Amino acid sequence: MAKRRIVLLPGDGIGPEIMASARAVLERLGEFEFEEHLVGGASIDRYGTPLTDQTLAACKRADAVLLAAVGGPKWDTTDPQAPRPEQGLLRLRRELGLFANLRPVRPLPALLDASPLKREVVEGCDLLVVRELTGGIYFGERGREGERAYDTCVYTVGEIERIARVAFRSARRRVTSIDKANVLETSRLWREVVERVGRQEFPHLELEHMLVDNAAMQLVANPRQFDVILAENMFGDILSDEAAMLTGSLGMLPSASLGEPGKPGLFEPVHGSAPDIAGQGIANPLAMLGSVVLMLRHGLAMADQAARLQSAIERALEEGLRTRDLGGSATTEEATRAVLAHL
Ligand SMILES: NC(=O)C1=CN([C@@H]2O[C@H](COP(=O)(O)OP(=O)(O)OC[C@H]3O[C@@H](n4cnc5c(N)ncnc54)[C@H](O)[C@@H]3O)[C@@H](O)[C@H]2O)C=CC1
Ligand SMILES: CC(C)CC(=O)C(=O)O
Ligand SMILES: [Mg+2]
Repeated sequence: MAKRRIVLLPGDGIGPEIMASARAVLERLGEFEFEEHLVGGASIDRYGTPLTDQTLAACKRADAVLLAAVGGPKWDTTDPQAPRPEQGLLRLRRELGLFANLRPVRPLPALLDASPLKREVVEGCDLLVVRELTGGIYFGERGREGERAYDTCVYTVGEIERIARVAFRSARRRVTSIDKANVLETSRLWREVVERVGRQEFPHLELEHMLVDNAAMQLVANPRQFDVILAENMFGDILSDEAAMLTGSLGMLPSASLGEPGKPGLFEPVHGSAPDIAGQGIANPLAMLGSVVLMLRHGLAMADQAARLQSAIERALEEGLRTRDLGGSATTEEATRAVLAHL
């Protein structure tokens, strides 16, 4: 079989540190063809833009794309004309048609005491956030007019239908659809469409609607009630960082961003570039390695290698591996070696 072609986008901050970890485990797991490109702030510094057309074309040709994180204070600006690292990521998601962002939240037995929540609250929790990724307020028209600034949130029926189907197909028993339908018109359309898709196409599954402010509270009070959480772009972004703490740290949560079948997926940790710890070699690489697991399973159809890596991560944690965010002192390199030791 031809070698799978993976585009690696390390990005900024801790990105290159955790990407080195991902590359080391991939090199142990099989033979891949890697192509590495700049994205985000690193690409702005070199090319003046956060995503070049060449990098985008390489991603479109790839079997899968692995991204670490972009952004950082160096590129923070209030100038609306200046290029921003995050624009590169948003354009990549849009151009690859990656409308479905899957964020599994499954606290591992070894880490039940690492969460700030009580063990009895997180134990047995196994939920999936299905976040719409190419619509909503992150992609609407925005601008400034004198003393005013605006961001617009737009959703179409088609966008809601396709992400709702992803959520229902992923559910074992229940979909909890998140919105703010007591205030927002986009949320009322969201609720109406999700309700119809659920009733007509998935009548065997339970569907529940929950307002986003209540959902934020329920996630820490009783997270076991959730199976699949379906949310639009911004609500899903915010709720999934909160949900990460069920697993012990934001540094644990992986994600898969998927589009139409046959097109390359983008696999990326949920967290950002963590500028506060960048360059210190102490970032937790496990969200990145978890994203490699998702890439092997969903992007490259390499289920055996995915299972081997997941099991190596779990065994390393059972043997006591803890980076600083998990209350330990292991460095990124030590964490990588601990996982490699079980591969
Ligand atoms: N997908 C992406 O590329 C994302 C990029 N960002 C960008 O990242 C930059 C920093 O954003 P923040 O709000 O600080 O969010 P962040 O997710 O980078 O960091 C939040 C907190 O979590 C910690 N953290 C995150 N990942 C960690 C890891 N692997 N190991 C240990 N600790 C970890 C950080 O040290 C920090 O204290 C911004 O420029 C933001 O726009 C933010 C989120 C996602
Ligand atoms: C550019 C942002 C939307 C990145 C982010 O926070 C995310 O996707 O979780
Ligand atoms: Mg986020």
